[in-house]
Amino acid sequence: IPWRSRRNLPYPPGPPSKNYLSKNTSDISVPYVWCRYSEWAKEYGSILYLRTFGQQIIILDSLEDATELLERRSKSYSSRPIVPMYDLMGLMQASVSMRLYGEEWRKLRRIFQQAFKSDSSLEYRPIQTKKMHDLMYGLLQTQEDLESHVHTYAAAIILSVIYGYNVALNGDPFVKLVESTLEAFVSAGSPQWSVNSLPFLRYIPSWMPGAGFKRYAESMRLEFVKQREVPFQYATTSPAALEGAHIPVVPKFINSCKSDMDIKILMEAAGSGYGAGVGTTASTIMVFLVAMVLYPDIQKKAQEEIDCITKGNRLPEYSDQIHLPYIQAIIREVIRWKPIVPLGLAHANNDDDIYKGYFIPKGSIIYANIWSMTRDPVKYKDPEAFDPERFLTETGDLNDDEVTYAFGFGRRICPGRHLGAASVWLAVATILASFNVEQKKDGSGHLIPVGVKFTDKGVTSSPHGLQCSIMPRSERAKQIILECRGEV
Ligand code: HEM
Repeated sequence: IPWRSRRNLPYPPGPPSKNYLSKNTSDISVPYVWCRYSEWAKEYGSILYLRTFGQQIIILDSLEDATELLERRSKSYSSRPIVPMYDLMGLMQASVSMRLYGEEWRKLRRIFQQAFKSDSSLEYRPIQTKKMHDLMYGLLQTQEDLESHVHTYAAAIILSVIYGYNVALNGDPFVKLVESTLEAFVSAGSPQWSVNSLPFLRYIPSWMPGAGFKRYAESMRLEFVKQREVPFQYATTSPAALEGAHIPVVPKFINSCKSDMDIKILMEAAGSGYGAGVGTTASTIMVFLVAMVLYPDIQKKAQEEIDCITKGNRLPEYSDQIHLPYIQAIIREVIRWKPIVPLGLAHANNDDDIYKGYFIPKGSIIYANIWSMTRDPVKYKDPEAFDPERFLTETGDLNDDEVTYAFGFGRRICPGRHLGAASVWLAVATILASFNVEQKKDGSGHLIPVGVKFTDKGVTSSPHGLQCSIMPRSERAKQIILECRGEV
């Protein structure tokens, strides 16, 4: 944009910097920062501009603005900001979700697109079903550590689909390997790391006092390399991966690799699936469990819908999906009620732009405040309440609101959403068919507090510490699970 035409155009409004710059750094890492952004949007307008040391942040509070900039103008708005901590960990050149917009990202995205587009994702349903049976069996064995059961389910699907690897139900070495980096992956983008707000800090030598972040980043960089290489090696050499009924993503795509660079890209695409796909799927299922404990009437209604179809004699299957609108409405409400990536992933724009009379400088860090969109009072009455009915028409059919915006925008929209949504659907329908999820009682029959906390580490917000009882609905329900596993 020529200097002349942007002259006199203001930046979008925003709070004075003293409201968000703390004493030492440009720290805007207040808890649940998306709520703060949302309050500011009410005060200053739906496009917010925050200026911190050397960084300009734009926050889009409404779906309309996010759709216009991140989708319709996505040619300019599809890059990612350079986050020093990710860069030091080597992730800016090793993870689809961090890559800057460009040729490498396009190649990576193409692999994802082919492997996980809507109809390709259908291929993975037998794997999802098998892993669901494992989850059900696990829940029959022990209700302790529910989070770990759910996490294993999500990890088992991704590792099998991508690498053809079958996880052990407890303490699997591959799961441990990839988990070792997950915390770093999720939190590296956070302003809790001073270097993210003061990028020049990255140049201080690692041995210096105060450079602990550099030593940490280096150790994580090596872990990330191992995490990509070890499962990849397995997928390309192990007979178990190469000779199963399903050909996993890595062996399937390796034949079209023509150079070492192509192999590196495939390894990166494969590795990105785990980091981006496991925690998100598992957290969504955990939010569903929280909702079921808090809203027993909704749970009962959902169970009745499923019983009508299965007659209590089998587990629900994917082919039942279209006959179960209430289950689908519950899932949409889970995604809306507690969006697990409340600010999405930051986009960055490669060009200056003008929007609604404001100047948007290139290189801005752009967040879509998904959390705020899920609280749109016009669309969602009483937004804090968990109410699946808001996604149903008067005749009980699903309406058009699929809450797709919770999966991001434009060219960067989550490429794993079909796989993720199918894993979540199966978990939700099967748990409802087989178990009652209720508030736990102590020895003397008193209700134990639900105890759940939503963390806000880095870019995700996920529920932890849920205390609940999850018991088979009947002897028959238990027997069906055992039959599916071939145990009876
Ligand atoms: C089920 C719950 C899931 C949710 C809520 C979710 C949400 C998101 C969001 C909000 C983004 C950012 C999009 C943007 O920048 O505008 C994203 C990106 C991404 N997701 Fe997901 N996701 C889920 C599951 C998955 C799964 C199962 C996979 C892998 C198979 C996956 C792989 C990715 C990748 C690779 C990216 C980065 C895309 C890019 O930068 O081009 N996600 N996801």
